[in-house]
Amino acid sequence: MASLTIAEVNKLDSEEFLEVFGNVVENCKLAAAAVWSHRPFRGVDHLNQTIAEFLDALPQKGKEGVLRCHPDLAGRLAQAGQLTAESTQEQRSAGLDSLSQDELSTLTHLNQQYKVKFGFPFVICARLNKKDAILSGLTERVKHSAEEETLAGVEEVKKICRLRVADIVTSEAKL
Ligand SMILES: NC(=O)N[C@H]1NC(=O)NC1=O
Repeated sequence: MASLTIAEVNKLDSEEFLEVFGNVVENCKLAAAAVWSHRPFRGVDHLNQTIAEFLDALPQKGKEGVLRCHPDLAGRLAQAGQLTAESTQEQRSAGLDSLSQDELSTLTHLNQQYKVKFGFPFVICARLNKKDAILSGLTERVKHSAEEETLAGVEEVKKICRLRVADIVTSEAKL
C-alpha cells in the first residue's frame, strides 16, 4: 500500500486524495471528500482528528448511515469474497475466515439479532479483536440501547480508520 509523508498527503488534489483515502472509512468516500478541505494537515494525528470530528459532527441518522456502510463480519459479502481489500484483511486477521460451523452460526445469528434491533450492523475493529472477543463483544453489545450502540460503533469506525490511515501515511519524514 502507498506510503506517503504528510507533506505528500498535503499536496494531493481532491481526486488523488479520494483515490488514496476514499475507503479509510469503509465505503464512505464522503468522509475523505469532506476532510480534504481541512488541509494542510500538521501530521497523521491531525488527519485522524479531522476524520473523527467529521464523524462526531454527523447527526444520529448520519452516524447510523456510516455504520450501515460496513459489511457484516463473516457475513454474506465475506462468504462471497466480495469484501473490500481492507475489510478482507481485517476479518482474516481476527480469524473470521476460519470459524467453525458452530462459531459461524452463532455469529450469524447474533449479527442478525443486532441488525433487527438497531437497524445497522454490528461494527468492531477486527484488527484489535480476535474472534472470541468479537463474539463476546457482540453478545454484550446487543443488549445495549440504540444510542449507546451508535456511539460505540462510531468509536470502532475511528479505530478501523486510524489503522487504515497508518497503513497509508508514514509517521516520520522520509530521509
Ligand atoms: N462489521 C464490521 O465491524 N466490519 C468491519 N470491522 C473491521 O475491522 N473491518 C470491517 O469491515
